[in-house]
Amino acid sequence: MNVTLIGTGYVGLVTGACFAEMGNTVTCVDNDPAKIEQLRQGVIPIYEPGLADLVTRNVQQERLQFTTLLGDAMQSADILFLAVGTPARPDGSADMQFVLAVAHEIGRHLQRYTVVVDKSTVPVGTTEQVRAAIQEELDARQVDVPFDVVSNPEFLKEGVAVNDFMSPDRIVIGSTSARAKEVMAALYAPFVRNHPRILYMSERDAEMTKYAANAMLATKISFMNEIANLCELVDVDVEQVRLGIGSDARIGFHFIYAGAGYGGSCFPKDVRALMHIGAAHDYEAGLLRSVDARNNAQKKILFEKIHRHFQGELQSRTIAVWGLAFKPGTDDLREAPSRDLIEALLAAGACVKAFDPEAGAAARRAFAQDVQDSGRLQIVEAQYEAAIDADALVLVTEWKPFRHPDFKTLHRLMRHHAIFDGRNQYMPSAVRDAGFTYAGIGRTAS
Ligand SMILES: NC(=O)c1ccc[n+]([C@@H]2O[C@H](COP(=O)([O-])OP(=O)(O)OC[C@H]3O[C@@H](n4cnc5c(N)ncnc54)[C@H](O)[C@@H]3O)[C@@H](O)[C@H]2O)c1
Ligand SMILES: O=c1ccn([C@@H]2O[C@H](COP(=O)(O)OP(=O)(O)O[C@H]3O[C@H](CO)[C@@H](O)[C@H](O)[C@H]3O)[C@@H](O)[C@H]2O)c(=O)[nH]1
Repeated sequence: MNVTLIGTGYVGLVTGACFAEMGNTVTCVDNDPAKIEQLRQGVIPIYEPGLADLVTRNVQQERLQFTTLLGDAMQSADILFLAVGTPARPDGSADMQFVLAVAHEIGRHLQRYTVVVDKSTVPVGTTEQVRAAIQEELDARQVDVPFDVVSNPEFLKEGVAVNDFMSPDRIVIGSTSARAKEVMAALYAPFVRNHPRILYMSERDAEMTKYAANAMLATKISFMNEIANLCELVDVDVEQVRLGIGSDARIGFHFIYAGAGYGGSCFPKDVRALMHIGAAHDYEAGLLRSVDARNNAQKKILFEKIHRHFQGELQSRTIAVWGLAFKPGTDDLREAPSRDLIEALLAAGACVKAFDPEAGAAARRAFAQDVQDSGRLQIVEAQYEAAIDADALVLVTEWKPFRHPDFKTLHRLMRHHAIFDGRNQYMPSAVRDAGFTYAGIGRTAS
């Protein structure tokens, strides 16, 4: 099939590369000419394990190409996927301007029957708005071209996106059109050969399913963070509690890791978008508001622990930070807890030396130039370099090389010996035996 992806970001590029790998002819479109030029030169703009090889191979085999020209790409497309951003507006609602701009552009170029698929995460009713926007342009052109609009939300996780896309738990297809469902079933057939995992539902059901999935996962995390904070008050280790409750099949082990809060481009924005949908219908989504509030407070917890440890005196302190990306396996810093921590440390007068295996360059772009010029934030090139002369080490993102550090080397390099473990990766007793003070999230005091 000829597939066109509109929006070549985390979702669009992974989706395009995976469809190409299954033998389809794929064109990825983006209105950012610099991004398209990079991709044409073989430079992958994001770090996502396995993606570079997949893109290179499919480009070489002429199944994958890149362009800024949607009209040209649409000439041969059987299916068009919208994978543009739906960022939060200041009031928390999802900003639909990119989705609707693309819908109008599609309407201006549509020539023959095409299935238009929304893969972006969007409020309930967007599929109908996309259909109306395309029809408006067709009416303006005074042409009658048949098309269908389908909701097909994406559930991949960054850091394991290729694997998630290739082996999905389920594929949600929101459509009432038999013709569109047939096209979608054929496209996804190679991904569900071993057992049927396509769920058909209405467009609106599909749109809500995506928000509900993210809100449920975010709720599990905020719940566990709440329990962790209660554990600390009564000298209980949340890691034992996690094992104890996770082994109940009704609860399960996934997404119950307490930590420094959830980040990324999805959970924070999607929880707020769902709250906003409630507000627009005079419904106060109090549970979701608490999930969001707990997460905002949780992102401050590491700073509060460090501040307390140094009795409020951070001006002469250097803090080493391991991990900048919002999770391991990505260079994405959107809503990353590291940013809240570093901003608070710098505001309190501390110096920060940070290291991330993949997000260093993105972090240099993310932190304002004056912050970097101040010399109080250094983003260093090596894991142990961050610890030299540091007063404390903070683990924010649990990349594998951080999980089993050489505590002896750390002890030798650091001038004061405190470890703050924002992802509960270390055995408190092992860290203490190595001569450090230890503070995790929801761990016992001794
Ligand atoms: N990142 C994830 O892990 C993930 C997973 C599932 C769903 N989603 C959802 O998928 C959507 C895309 O997310 P993302 O993280 O890939 O976003 P992104 O910001 O990485 O990429 C969006 C791309 O769209 C391009 N774009 C914007 N307007 C355009 C236009 N008019 N024509 C062509 N290109 C245009 C931008 O230049 C950008 O490259 C969002 O709705 C998000 O909530 C994201
Ligand atoms: O037990 C846990 C699990 C995750 N996290 C944090 O939660 C955030 C999000 O992690 P994850 O869900 O693994 O990554 P995302 O790429 O944001 O993926 C989520 O958001 C995507 C975009 O909508 C969805 O497609 C995915 O299904 C959904 O998991 C990260 O900051 C993690 O550190 C925790 O704190 N505790």
